[in-house]
Amino acid sequence: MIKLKADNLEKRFGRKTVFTDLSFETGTLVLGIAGANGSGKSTLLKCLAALLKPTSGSVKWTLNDHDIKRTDLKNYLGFAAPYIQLYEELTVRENLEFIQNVRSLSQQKPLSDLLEPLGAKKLLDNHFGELSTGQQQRIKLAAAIIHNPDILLLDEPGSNLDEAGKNIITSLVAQFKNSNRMVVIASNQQYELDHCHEIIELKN
Ligand SMILES: Nc1ncnc2c1ncn2[C@@H]1O[C@H](COP(=O)(O)OP(=O)(O)OP(=O)(O)O)[C@@H](O)[C@H]1O
Repeated sequence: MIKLKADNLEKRFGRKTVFTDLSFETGTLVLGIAGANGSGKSTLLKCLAALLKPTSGSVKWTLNDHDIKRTDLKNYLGFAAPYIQLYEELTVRENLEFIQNVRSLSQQKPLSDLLEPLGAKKLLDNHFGELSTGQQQRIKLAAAIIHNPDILLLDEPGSNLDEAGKNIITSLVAQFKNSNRMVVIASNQQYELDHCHEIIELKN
């Protein structure tokens, strides 16, 4: 079971304080981070993913009561967000093979099996840069779950997705929940937050 504990988190950029005194502890399977534009949702997600260091305070992830070390977190966590980019000049296949190699995935799932449920199998040989925003988003989701993570962080997962794409997010969230893995969704869209069992609301 995955648990997350944030203790007195503060993040400042220069003189701007994004959040301060933020503490929560949860083992919920679908956690929401809500708040208006600029309230710090993406900043908090990046702190949870150890992509940003908090100014003070700490983030602790545990799996079955064992701490996950900051340096190991990338093996347990997948992250899909508008600001996480893939190589535009490479095909989808080349991008995903690159990630498989960097992650030293020994048992490589065929890429078509990974893309099929995301409705993106036919895009394998397209250059990433020539895809639409919604198609790119599906490939970014594939890249986030390629190593079968225990934790999935999603920043505004439904933006740019059509109805079929939104249904894919719904089934992905259900798949994680049903296998006792955790999803964290940052959004200001109610229909995305409807998936969540617990919500952390950030204030401007
Ligand atoms: N690298 C950075 N340097 C300086 N300020 C930053 C940086 N990243 C974020 N900020 C500021 O931190 C605040 C929170 O930004 P953040 O992107 O986390 O908000 P958000 O809630 O995700 O917004 P949105 O709903 O618009 O995506 C904003 O005022 C933003 O300008």
